[in-house]
Amino acid sequence: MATQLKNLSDFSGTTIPSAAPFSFAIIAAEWNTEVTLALYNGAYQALVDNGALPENIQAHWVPGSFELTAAADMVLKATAVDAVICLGCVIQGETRHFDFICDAVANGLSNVAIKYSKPVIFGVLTPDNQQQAVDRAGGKHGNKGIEAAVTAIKMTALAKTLGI
Ligand SMILES: Nc1c(NC[C@H](O)[C@H](O)[C@H](O)CO)[nH]c(=O)[nH]c1=O
Ligand SMILES: CC(=O)[C@@H](O)COP(=O)(O)O
Repeated sequence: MATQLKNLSDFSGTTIPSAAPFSFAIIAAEWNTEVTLALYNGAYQALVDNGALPENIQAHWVPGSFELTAAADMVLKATAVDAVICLGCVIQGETRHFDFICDAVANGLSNVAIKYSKPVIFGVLTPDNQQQAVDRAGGKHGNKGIEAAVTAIKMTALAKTLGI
């Protein structure tokens, strides 16, 4: 398994641009709040640890991961943020609802990023069970929120280099 015995949030030895010039929106889903709050805290702290100014980080909470796409579109339409970090946790249930949510969010966020030519980061856990979620929200496999924040910084730096 790709993540076996790996902390996917270990960026030691890598170069991360300063986030000081950039502005961010973090949008998190309320479903599985104990997980998504850990993702949010990881993302926020990773932004600040890499130089982002607290006043340049806005936060929004939506009911569920399915709403992340619409919220990202609203934020980019209404504000001038450089990047949007979307955080959620969709845990497999008894039906195919999981599949529809995950597919809709993954495809939807990609479309919003292309629509606005802005980084829209997919920081949504899609685990089979609660333990897999906890392991990726500050557990043995790291924190997907940290990974999402670092990705937002790197993609924003790319956009600025390209003059976007
Ligand atoms: N089961 C999970 C959901 N379901 C709710 C949807 O995201 C959405 O809010 C609803 O279908 C109304 O549009 N959301 C999660 O984020 N995680 C889940 O495990
Ligand atoms: C993953 C979900 O959408 C959650 O509502 C559980 O779904 P299910 O009704 O398939 O157990």
